[in-house]
Amino acid sequence: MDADAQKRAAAARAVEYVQPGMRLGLGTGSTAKHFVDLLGERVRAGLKVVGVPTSEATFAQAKACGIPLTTLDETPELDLTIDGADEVAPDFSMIKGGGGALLREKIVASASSRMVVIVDATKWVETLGRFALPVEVTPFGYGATLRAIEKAIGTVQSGGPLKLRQTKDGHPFVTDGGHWIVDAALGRIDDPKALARALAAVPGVMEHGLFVDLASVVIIGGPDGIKTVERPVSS
Ligand SMILES: O=C(CO)[C@H](O)[C@H](O)COP(=O)(O)O
Repeated sequence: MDADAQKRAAAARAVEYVQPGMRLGLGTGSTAKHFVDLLGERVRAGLKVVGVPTSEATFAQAKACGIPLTTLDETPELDLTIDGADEVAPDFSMIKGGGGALLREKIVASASSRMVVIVDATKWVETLGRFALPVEVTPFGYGATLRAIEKAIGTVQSGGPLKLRQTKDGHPFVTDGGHWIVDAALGRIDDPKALARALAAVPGVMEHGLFVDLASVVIIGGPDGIKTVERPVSS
């Protein structure tokens, strides 16, 4: 199985967590796209659910698939969110935001009773940080915010290059919320909770891609099949 087939297999397993009547958070990215696709098949076969998309891209896909949609204003509490991730560590801390949807993804996951994460085997890592950590910032005061992010990281661990995410034509990548993304190449993140706290305290940072204490189940699609890991009970 190639990586895409592994993602689809993980997404197919995640569909089994969906029960009739559920209010669902719908993730963003190539893995979540498989999930939305498969969920759409179930909906067209009669399954009754309602979904809150985490991005404009997922909104368009879910709508095209015929999945009934709502918002967190109409439906502030969700039963289950299914989303991908860029890295997941054994303590279930994660890096998200490779697709630039981290702010909406975190709001939607936080409004959900459960979050099921679907990944291919390359995303399951011993320590977070090989994937550059996305930090979403408001464009106003960008230079000052960048310095403050650097300092905040320095209070917790050694830093690394910070890079403004750009489109192919050299313009800043703009999120669905109208913000920019700084990718922090840290190499390793030994204390995700401490780093999350430090970054959240920086004015101008709208959200960061460290998701801690949110996922309850991780479904990993590997070359030899699917593995489901339940969140370890925290001490
Ligand atoms: O956080 C995300 C988007 O903001 C995605 O879930 C993450 O980037 C994984 O994407 P993919 O499934 O395409 O590998």
